[in-house]
Amino acid sequence: MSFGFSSYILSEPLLRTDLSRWMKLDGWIKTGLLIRFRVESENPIHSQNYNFMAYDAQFLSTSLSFHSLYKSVPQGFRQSKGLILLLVNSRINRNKHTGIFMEMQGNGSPTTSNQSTINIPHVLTVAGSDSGAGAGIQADLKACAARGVYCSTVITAVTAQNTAGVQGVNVVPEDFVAEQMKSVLSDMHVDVVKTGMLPSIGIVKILHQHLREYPVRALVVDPVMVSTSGDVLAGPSVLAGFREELLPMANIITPNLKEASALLDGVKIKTVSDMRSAAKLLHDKGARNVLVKGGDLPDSLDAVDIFFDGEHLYELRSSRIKTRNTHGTGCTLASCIAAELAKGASMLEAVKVAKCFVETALDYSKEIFIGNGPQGPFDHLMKLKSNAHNSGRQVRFNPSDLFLYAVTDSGMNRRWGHSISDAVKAAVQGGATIVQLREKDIETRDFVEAAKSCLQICRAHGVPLLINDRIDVALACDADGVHIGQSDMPAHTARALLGPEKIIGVSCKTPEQAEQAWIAGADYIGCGGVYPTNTKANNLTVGLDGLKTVCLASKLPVVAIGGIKVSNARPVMEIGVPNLKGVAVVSAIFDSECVLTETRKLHAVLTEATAAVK
Ligand SMILES: Nc1ncnc2c1ncn2[C@@H]1O[C@H](COP(=O)(O)OP(=O)(O)O)[C@@H](O)[C@H]1O
Ligand SMILES: Cc1ncc(COP(=O)(O)O)c(N)n1
Repeated sequence: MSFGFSSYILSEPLLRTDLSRWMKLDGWIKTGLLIRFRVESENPIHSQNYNFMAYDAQFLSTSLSFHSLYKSVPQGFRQSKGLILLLVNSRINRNKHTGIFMEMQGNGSPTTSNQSTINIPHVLTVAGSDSGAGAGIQADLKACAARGVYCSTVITAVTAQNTAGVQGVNVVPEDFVAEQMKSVLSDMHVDVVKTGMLPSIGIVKILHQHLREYPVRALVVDPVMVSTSGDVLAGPSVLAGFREELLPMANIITPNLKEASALLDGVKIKTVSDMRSAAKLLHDKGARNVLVKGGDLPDSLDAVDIFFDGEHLYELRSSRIKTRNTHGTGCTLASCIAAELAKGASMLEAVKVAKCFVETALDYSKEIFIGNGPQGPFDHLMKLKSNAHNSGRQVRFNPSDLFLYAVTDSGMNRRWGHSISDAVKAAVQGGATIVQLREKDIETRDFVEAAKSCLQICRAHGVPLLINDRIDVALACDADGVHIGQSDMPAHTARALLGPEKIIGVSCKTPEQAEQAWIAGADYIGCGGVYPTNTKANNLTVGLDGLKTVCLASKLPVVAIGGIKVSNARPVMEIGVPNLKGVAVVSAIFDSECVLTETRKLHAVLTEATAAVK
């Protein structure tokens, strides 16, 4: 994308949609973003730089990112006159960048406070770096991000590590670990500290001292000693440090079987019953809560962990995901516990959420392939990305898809004895280029089921499937998008819920509504009723003139709707406005015995009319 400047009025919906539209065009939404912007005010004291990280824009979804971006501008500025320069860099393609000036309008003067007052939950992880990014600091950062918590880092060691094992360890000098800790703890409000690889007794002591000097709400100790690949990450001397310095301070300790055994002088832990005893013994050694993790429990069908809070023993079970991608489960689990505690959860709640998160993340990424070694990393954000990855639709909305738009009607299908999916199949086979399920009197469960089977049919023909009004149904079946009316959910809210990839169409009767739809981030508008119709009660007819007026004003592609049939479709296409892309029909094709034949007839008429206009 070349350098380009546009002028925008900084209002929340505008900021969301215009930028998300612009991002979508460039395809950068897939790459991650670093955004810097500057507020320039007449009063130099109020001019400031701001950084905004959307390191994984797909995860945050553009609209949410820009919502936060908007929120990070101090309120006084939002209403004041000034300029924002926004620079967006693509992570993948750093030298591509663009600038946008946003003019802020309003009559308020800038407030003197330019400090954000929102405290967000904060976890500090004190751990080692894993170059393969499956475990260690990198897993902690991703887990906290996935759980919506800020994460700062003190790096204790740098490991050369991949899916085959640990090739090297470079321990960070103790005084420099201390310096990192001081930098973070003296400046930032940390809620919870989580520890991972602590490679020397000296580092354990430094941590202990700093926690005394800067007390935090909770300490989560993952007593990392040996990596899953069998490489030693903390030698036996550290054991004493864990026992004497950290266990008594820890709100929870999360050893795996080997680590629990090492902390208990080599006691054998081979069964769930052994895990129960180990949890109690570790509690006796001073940890307030103990979670003995059973990822490595032999012959176990479930993934079983034992949680002991000093009073009750809980056996926490989840399904054991069959995957090679389990590198970093321990680090992730402990970070998630820390994140939930930082948000204010109770210990049991935090542990349950964390376990569920690990199971879900493993399940979603069970088939990903990263690295050639025996144990791959998983992807903490895969659940959020999965729609984009799994979606059968490869390309974004193409306005020419609006050519013959088939909109279902349950009454008509009932009258002719057609199931929704049979009717949709016939329409698609007859040449429909996009389908909308408009089912007003159907149970939600039946709607989702019907939508899923229609989606299969549409995907097989490369035809997008939209859902009328029901964002929940569209999400539940992963439809390609929605069509909404003026009294349905606002389009910008639908966009925030559906993310940048889905298609959104909005019914509009006036140029003003068309403008609003564009601002809100819609992809197309439907305009009508072009002719009088009985399909929709109390529907104002705009006529061919009204249609033309809206088409000329609309920045979005338009599909004409309302009373259009084989006999009157031609004049619609002949109004000859380039952004009129096609017609949407209900009764013309569905109020008939043979949907396929009627769709074919209409397709032929539209093809002829379009050729004549060209
Ligand atoms: N294949 C799996 N499916 C589901 N959960 C798993 C699987 N493997 C490990 N877990 C869970 O991941 C968490 C970390 O356990 P574990 O792998 O034993 O820790 P570590 O990585 O420290 O060795 C535990 O909650 C455990 O039950
Ligand atoms: C830097 C670092 N910290 C922790 C672990 C443990 O993770 P796992 O038990 O999954 O190997 C690791 N391998 N590397």
